[in-house]
Amino acid sequence: MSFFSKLRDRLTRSSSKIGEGLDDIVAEGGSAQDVAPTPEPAPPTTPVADTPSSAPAAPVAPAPAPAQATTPEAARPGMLGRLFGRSDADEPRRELDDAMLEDLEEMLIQADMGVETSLRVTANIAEGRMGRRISSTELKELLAAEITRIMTPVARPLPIYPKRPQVVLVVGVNGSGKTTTIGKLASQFKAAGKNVVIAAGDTFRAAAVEQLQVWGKRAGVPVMTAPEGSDPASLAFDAMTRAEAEGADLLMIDTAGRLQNRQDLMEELAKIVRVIRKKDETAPHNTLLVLDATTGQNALSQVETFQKLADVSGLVMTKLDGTARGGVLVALADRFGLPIHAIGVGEQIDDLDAFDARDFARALVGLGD
Ligand SMILES: Nc1nc2c(ncn2[C@@H]2O[C@H](COP(=O)(O)OP(=O)(O)OP(=O)(O)O)[C@@H](O)[C@H]2O)c(=O)[nH]1
Repeated sequence: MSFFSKLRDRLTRSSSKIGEGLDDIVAEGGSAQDVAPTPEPAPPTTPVADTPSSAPAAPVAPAPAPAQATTPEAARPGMLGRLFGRSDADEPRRELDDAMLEDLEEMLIQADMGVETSLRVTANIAEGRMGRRISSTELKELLAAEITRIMTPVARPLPIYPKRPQVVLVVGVNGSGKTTTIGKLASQFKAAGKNVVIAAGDTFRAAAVEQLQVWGKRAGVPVMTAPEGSDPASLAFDAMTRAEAEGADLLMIDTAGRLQNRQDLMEELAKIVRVIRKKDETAPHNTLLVLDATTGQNALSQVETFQKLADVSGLVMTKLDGTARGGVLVALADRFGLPIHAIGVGEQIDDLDAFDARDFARALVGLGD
């Protein structure tokens, strides 16, 4: 199953909220089509910006050749073709007016897209289209194009640098999915031929260490641990020594996520960084913040908090399956512009993949590929 199919199948709670929300908005003030639709003007923005963003030199997807971006854009029917060549001619339409825009804004805010982003997206959809009669399919296409435009610049797989070992510090609150994400990434990198070492840096939580060991065993990746309650920075130093000695490509360091005591956590993270810099002053090369999609708007404040605690370089969002709050990823992209390296849609190894803006946007509004 391609990751897009999986994403579409598992993002259903978010996509029904948005997709059905759009259907309802059009149905509310709509009537069956009695006039030919007014031809659509060229959309204000390019729906899919396939041009490379400001991605680092040689990023690679964390998964070995994920089945993404396999359809060349040129091979897809254009928006006009999709809009008017298909059955949406029979769909109810509603005139795009202020009341409809208000409904749209409200629905997007409720879908966790955030107030500012929702207002901007709605304004862009309205631009040049006031007074037109719009079908639900058309509205979904327009919204997907807007979301794709916002998310394309941040859709950047974890960059792989020639530096060995590349040190990836993984931060996030307890339960956000750090351990699982490290396990999945380590498995995928290992399968792609990379030599990976994991350091179980949350030394205060035996369960987290055990879980990492399970993932390590599954992936055939060594997991370095330290006695419960011992200094995570000392473990990080030992892990760095081992990764260097073994010529590892990647060292992934799990960290604690106790936000209850921010000062302690900040000092703990700072000490880990200080210690690994004794070995390599350019480390860590990535600081991944793992966010749980089910927390909705709270994810925004977690980014702010962790930006103060650590030098966050990119995001991974987990648990997009089973939440109606997937829209928060759009708000995150719009507000912070941090790279989104991967998304998680389940608990298995292959339930994490590189983030694709167009796939996500279409799945989120309930459209097919
Ligand atoms: N449904 C779903 N569950 C996930 C996903 N990612 C992680 N989980 C689950 O979320 C729970 C918490 O994940 P962990 O990886 O243990 O989170 P953590 O941040 O390491 O948390 P601590 O171990 O408490 O520090 C586990 O039961 C995971 O299986 C996902 O994408 N989808």
